[in-house]
Amino acid sequence: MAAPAPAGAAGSPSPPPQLPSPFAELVRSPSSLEKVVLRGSRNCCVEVYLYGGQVTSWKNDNGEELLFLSTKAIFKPPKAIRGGIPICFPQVWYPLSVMASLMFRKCLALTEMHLVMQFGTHGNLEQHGFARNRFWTIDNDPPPLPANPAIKAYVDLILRPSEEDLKIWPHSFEFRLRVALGPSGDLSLTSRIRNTNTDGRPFSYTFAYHTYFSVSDISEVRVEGLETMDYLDNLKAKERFTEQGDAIVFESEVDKVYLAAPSKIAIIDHEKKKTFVVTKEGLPDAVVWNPWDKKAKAMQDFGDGEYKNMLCVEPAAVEKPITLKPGEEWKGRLALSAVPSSYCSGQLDPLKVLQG
Ligand SMILES: O=P(O)(O)OC[C@H]1O[C@@H](O)[C@H](O)[C@@H](O)[C@@H]1O
Repeated sequence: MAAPAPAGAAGSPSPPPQLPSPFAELVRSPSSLEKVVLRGSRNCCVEVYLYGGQVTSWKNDNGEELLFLSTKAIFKPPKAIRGGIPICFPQVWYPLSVMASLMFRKCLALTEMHLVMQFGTHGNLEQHGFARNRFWTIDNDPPPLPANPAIKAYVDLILRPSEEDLKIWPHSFEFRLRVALGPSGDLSLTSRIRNTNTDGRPFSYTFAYHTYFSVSDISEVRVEGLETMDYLDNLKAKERFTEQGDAIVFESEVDKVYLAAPSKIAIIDHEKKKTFVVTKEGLPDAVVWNPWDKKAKAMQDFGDGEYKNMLCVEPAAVEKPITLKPGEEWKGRLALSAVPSSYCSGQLDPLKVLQG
């Protein structure tokens, strides 16, 4: 489905909208898609495309890229950009057939199945929904959002459904996204989704910040914070298992939804002596995904060997869809920071990072 062209695309070009922050600039990328560049202290920088509302770059004060973006990413709507932080809404995979099989194996209560059916019945809702395949616009006058006054580099984007979208998901909504670069180089995404249905109908959706982290070598990476958690394994028909008791390491394809995961998760890149700290609010679950070699080869917009240098840890609301009545608003926040790992005895102290 072709994404609607950006406002003002045809005919006379609309003047570039003014951005509220002097630390934010709207530029046109070589692919001719527009992106906002947020500049922080020293070389800290974030880029977010209006297409998909997608962050594609987050650099630290050494100018080092912290997110993974495939060298084969396609910057041509309606294809989603492979990498950065795609926004999965109003659905995180979970094709209806899978829901039915979960129901059959009594993995889901009838109520949850009913909720999911509300949008599962719209068939052509593509995998991961459509928010990442649409043009967002800059919102210069968003409702006030309590924020740290020290954060100067930010941009507010908004997505509303087009007539086309309403045919595949018949619900009116306003999805506001604030992308902010903090004074110490941390990155935060705050989503506010409001049900603006005028017919009194609630709607339910699942959601994920599909975050691609850049890592030196996936076999040198550990994830702390998900030990002993229950998860649904996408590679085993979403069957439910319990994670073993110590850090997660990677030796093959992984595609798991950790349920009711802690609010902080640490991704330790041993070789780079760096730890990503992922903090989530309003997002109970976390998807962990690495395609490994076979699936990497099968993806046209992903290099065959690129699985070695990426890991997706995706704060999400998947197991229990979020339901909003008309007028209700949901807020989901992702905060990312990158800290040196070897700051004490050369080893990361997971408790310090996760409880700090
Ligand atoms: O190619 P897409 O639609 O971006 O999805 C990539 C991966 O996204 C992950 O979140 C899913 O758990 C995987 O099953 C999926 O393959």
